[in-house]
Amino acid sequence: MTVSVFIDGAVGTTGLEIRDRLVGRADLTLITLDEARRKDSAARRDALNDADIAILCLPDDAAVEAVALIDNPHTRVIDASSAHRVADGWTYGFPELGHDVAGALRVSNPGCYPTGFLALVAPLVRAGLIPAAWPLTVNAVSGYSGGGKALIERVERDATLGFRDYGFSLAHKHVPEMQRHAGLAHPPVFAPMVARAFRGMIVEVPLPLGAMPGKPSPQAILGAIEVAFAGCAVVSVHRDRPDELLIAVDAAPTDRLDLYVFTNEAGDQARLVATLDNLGKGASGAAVQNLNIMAGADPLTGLVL
Ligand SMILES: NC(=O)C1=CN([C@@H]2O[C@H](COP(=O)(O)OP(=O)(O)OC[C@H]3O[C@@H](n4cnc5c(N)ncnc54)[C@H](OP(=O)(O)O)[C@@H]3O)[C@@H](O)[C@H]2O)C=CC1
Ligand SMILES: CC(=O)N[C@@H](CCC(=O)OP(=O)(O)O)C(=O)O
Repeated sequence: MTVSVFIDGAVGTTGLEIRDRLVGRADLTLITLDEARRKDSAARRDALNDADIAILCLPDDAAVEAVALIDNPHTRVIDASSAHRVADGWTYGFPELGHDVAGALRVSNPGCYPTGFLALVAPLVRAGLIPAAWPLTVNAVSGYSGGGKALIERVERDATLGFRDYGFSLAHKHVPEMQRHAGLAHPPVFAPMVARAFRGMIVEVPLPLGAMPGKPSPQAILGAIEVAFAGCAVVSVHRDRPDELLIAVDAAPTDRLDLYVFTNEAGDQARLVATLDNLGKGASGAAVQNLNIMAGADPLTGLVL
């Protein structure tokens, strides 16, 4: 018995990368719609209801519509969009942080920036090293594929566009899931940026350790993050401290999530840093990982580590 999978939005940036990882798998049967029918609601309704698991790689409004098209109790959903990440009845799809994806009917894939932020911050809030009411900031740089087809076309059309700083309304769609799933009392101040590189991401959370309640030590911070991800194949916590972290303009895809804790000599300041591929653990890799867990397959099948 194979598991039938329909990717709604299969020719978008995220959908294509998921499809590439699933093609050829003997344990899955892919349901596909041709170009003429891929946006046809009736055809999508049939495909969604025929699937054991539907993966939504759509803009938020189309993802909400897709869920409404499902009228049977068995089709399970992995939604890559940000439509359901703090919605009731949905499981947040970050298994390394203890979210129970295996038996879930509705799974919301974490956002790319929140993946790095939550990996760094959630274990520290849980360990009591960051108070829930502490005012956090998060600075991040993404590859331009993070903006989907529209941003890819814009960057590749405009050779003068070297770097993009944005999110100045302080209402980025990823802030609610960062706050909720880290267990914070206040939304973090989020400064997202885009580099002229196709894929890749660096997410950074500065911590003034010496000014925080209890003055947590760098060792305690690193130790809590290590404990949280012990035995996780996708997440690596590094003890080495490279002088720099780079995003290559033509980096190869990866589903890894790498975490670092940089501190000064006095141990009273830290920069927590996560590096990932926005299209890997930030989107497609996480979706495939969740699919594997939901389908009862080896969680690492098809992942690039
Ligand atoms: N890119 C990334 O790094 C990440 C993306 N995501 C999320 O994943 C989702 C997809 O993003 P991404 O792949 O980047 O976006 P893209 O714009 O690259 O792809 C979206 C796809 O959805 C299709 N589509 C739009 N409306 C409909 C509809 N009503 N019915 C069927 N198909 C439709 C589009 O069609 P057409 O080709 O005709 O435009 C396109 O192929 C988004 O919600 C995004 O926020 C999440 C994490 C990271
Ligand atoms: C570089 C860039 O534009 N990134 C997107 C977020 C990536 C994405 O599509 O996010 P979801 O995880 O929410 O689906 C943005 O800032 O809107």
